Amino acid sequence: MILVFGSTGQVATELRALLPDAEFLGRDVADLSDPAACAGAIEARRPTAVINAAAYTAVDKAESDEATAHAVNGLAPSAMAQACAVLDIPFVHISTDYVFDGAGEAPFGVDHPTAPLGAYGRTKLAGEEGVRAAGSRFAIMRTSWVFSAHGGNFVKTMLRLGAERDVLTIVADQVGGPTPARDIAAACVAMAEQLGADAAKSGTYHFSGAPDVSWADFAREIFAQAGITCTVKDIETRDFPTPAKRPANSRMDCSATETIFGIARPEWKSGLADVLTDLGVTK
Ligand SMILES: NC(=O)C1=CN([C@@H]2O[C@H](COP(=O)(O)OP(=O)(O)OC[C@H]3O[C@@H](n4cnc5c(N)ncnc54)[C@H](OP(=O)(O)O)[C@@H]3O)[C@@H](O)[C@H]2O)C=CC1
Ligand SMILES: Cc1cn([C@H]2C[C@H](O)[C@@H](COP(=O)(O)OP(=O)(O)O[C@H]3O[C@@H](C)C(=O)[C@@H](O)[C@H]3O)O2)c(=O)[nH]c1=O
Ligand SMILES: [Mg+2]
Repeated sequence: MILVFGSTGQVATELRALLPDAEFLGRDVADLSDPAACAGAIEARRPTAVINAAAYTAVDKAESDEATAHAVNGLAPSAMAQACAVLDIPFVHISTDYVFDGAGEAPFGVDHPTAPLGAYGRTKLAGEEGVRAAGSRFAIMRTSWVFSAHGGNFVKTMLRLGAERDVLTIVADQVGGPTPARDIAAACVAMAEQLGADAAKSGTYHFSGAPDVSWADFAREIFAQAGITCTVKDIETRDFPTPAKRPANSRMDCSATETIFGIARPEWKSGLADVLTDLGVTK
């Protein structure tokens, strides 16, 4: 039996569709602000693999609530990884492009030094470090700009705002790969399966949608596909002040994910079309 932490999030919801026999632990059963309880949930169930799809994902809120974010994103995944190491079962953990500082224009390699710009990235990096320290059979999958028909994400924000306004100002100097949650879920399952057969595949991997775009160009494609008439005006990050600083360059080199696991970067435009169909925006 596969055990999934998370129940209502974007990736957890897509995992549920793929894994009807898995057990999903929501916050009511396993609160990630209690890391020992998360480890205990694994020990009690003795699953064949664990996927952690729960996290503190409110990037701006984390700036003023870092202690909670650190428990959820840092300490809980570390405790889960240790419990999985004792059982020698695969642990798939999801991390983020926000562990990088976003300097330059080249895609970040998996071994590029991390240097998070904000609290969310710092806490996610702490989780990565705990998972790597636990060792055994693990994959840390760094992804970016996740979207789906469920939960909160940039696509749903744009559909809401685009219906209300004729013009939107969107940052054009942050570039990355929008990633469909459905493809992340499939990649997590494939990684868990392959890690069960070969612990040597353990490590840190990148998985983001192709091609890389700015948030402004992502918004334009959302409106084009959705048939919404809304002009997107390019702005710079400094014209859109937020509590958390975000990386300008979120491009990630995903080649190891393809060579080691045989998983290619998903094309986000077709993933977007699927999400718009699921939402009933298009047929
Ligand atoms: N969203 C994005 O753009 C990106 C996400 N990621 C990573 O991908 C993974 C999945 O993200 P995504 O599906 O988008 O996340 P969502 O924000 O959609 O969902 C997060 C889930 O975590 C749960 N959660 C939050 N705090 C706790 C807690 N204390 N105890 C138990 N559960 C908790 C939430 O539960 P509840 O519904 O009860 O609040 C929610 O179900 C995360 O590791 C995230 O860091 C990486 C890059 C980009
Ligand atoms: C709504 C809006 C946003 N923006 C900008 C702000 C930001 O730079 C960008 C995206 O906004 P979001 O709030 O979706 O960004 P954010 O929540 O920071 O998204 C991040 O979430 C975490 C969990 C991750 O791990 C990252 O990969 C990334 O997906 O768009 C505008 O420029 N204009 C707007 O009207
Ligand atoms: Mg957000």
